[in-house]
Amino acid sequence: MTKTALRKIYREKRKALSLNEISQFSERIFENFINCFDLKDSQKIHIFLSVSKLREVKTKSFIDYCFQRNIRVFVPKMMGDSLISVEIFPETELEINSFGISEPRTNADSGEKFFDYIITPLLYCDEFGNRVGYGKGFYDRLFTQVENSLKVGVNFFPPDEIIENADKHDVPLDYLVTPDEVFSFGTL
Ligand SMILES: Nc1nc2c(c(=O)[nH]1)N(C=O)[C@@H](CNc1ccc(C(=O)N[C@@H](CCC(=O)O)C(=O)O)cc1)CN2
Ligand SMILES: Nc1ncnc2c1ncn2[C@@H]1O[C@H](COP(=O)(O)OP(=O)(O)OP(=O)(O)O)[C@@H](O)[C@H]1O
Repeated sequence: MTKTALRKIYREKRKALSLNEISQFSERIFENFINCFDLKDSQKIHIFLSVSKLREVKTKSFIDYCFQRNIRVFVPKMMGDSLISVEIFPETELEINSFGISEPRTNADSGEKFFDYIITPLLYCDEFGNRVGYGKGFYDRLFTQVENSLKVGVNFFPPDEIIENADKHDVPLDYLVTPDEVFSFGTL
């Protein structure tokens, strides 16, 4: 199927989930993540600040877990067509941008080019690790700017249909974590 078709279907599938399901699935996703990857003190995690209205995988509890465990947390902030990566702390002030996404108030780009994990939002990921997001290519651009970072998608739904029209810009994920399973792609 095409990205456009999959984007539509998986938006609908998300909408059909209750808020309770979203919370429970999100908890299971991060339980699986923690069990599968051996997180260590001082590691760096790049992660999105989830938007509940869009029924995204909830990241707040996991971010709090990282703060407790001394794991460094970086979040994306939109700057034109690109993302900067801002390090956040429990006291960091957030504001909602014009797309309804929470972001740090500060524009202090960490300039980091390596993260131990980049936890990636998506609408759909297929069995090759190709992903469909909101369609602006932000994460594909971010992936070209970082080195050696494990790209880990999170989704409520496992791979099903193949994405037919992945193009040269699309950077596949290394892993996908769902409430039931962790999928590994490629040679990793
Ligand atoms: N929580 C979260 N933060 C994130 C992302 C994400 O998917 N989730 N991103 C992942 O890339 C980046 C932002 N990506 C965006 C991609 C498209 C639009 C956009 O065009 N919004 C339109 C239409 C929305 C729609 O299609 O429903 C709008 O709000 O008018 C906004 C942000 C960075 N931060
Ligand atoms: N590295 C890149 N440099 C320039 N343009 C890019 C790059 N990656 C993607 N694009 C452009 O961005 C647009 C959207 O890409 P795509 O449909 O893959 O988005 P997406 O992966 O669904 O969205 P997102 O990454 O924001 O979640 C396409 O027109 C694509 O050509």
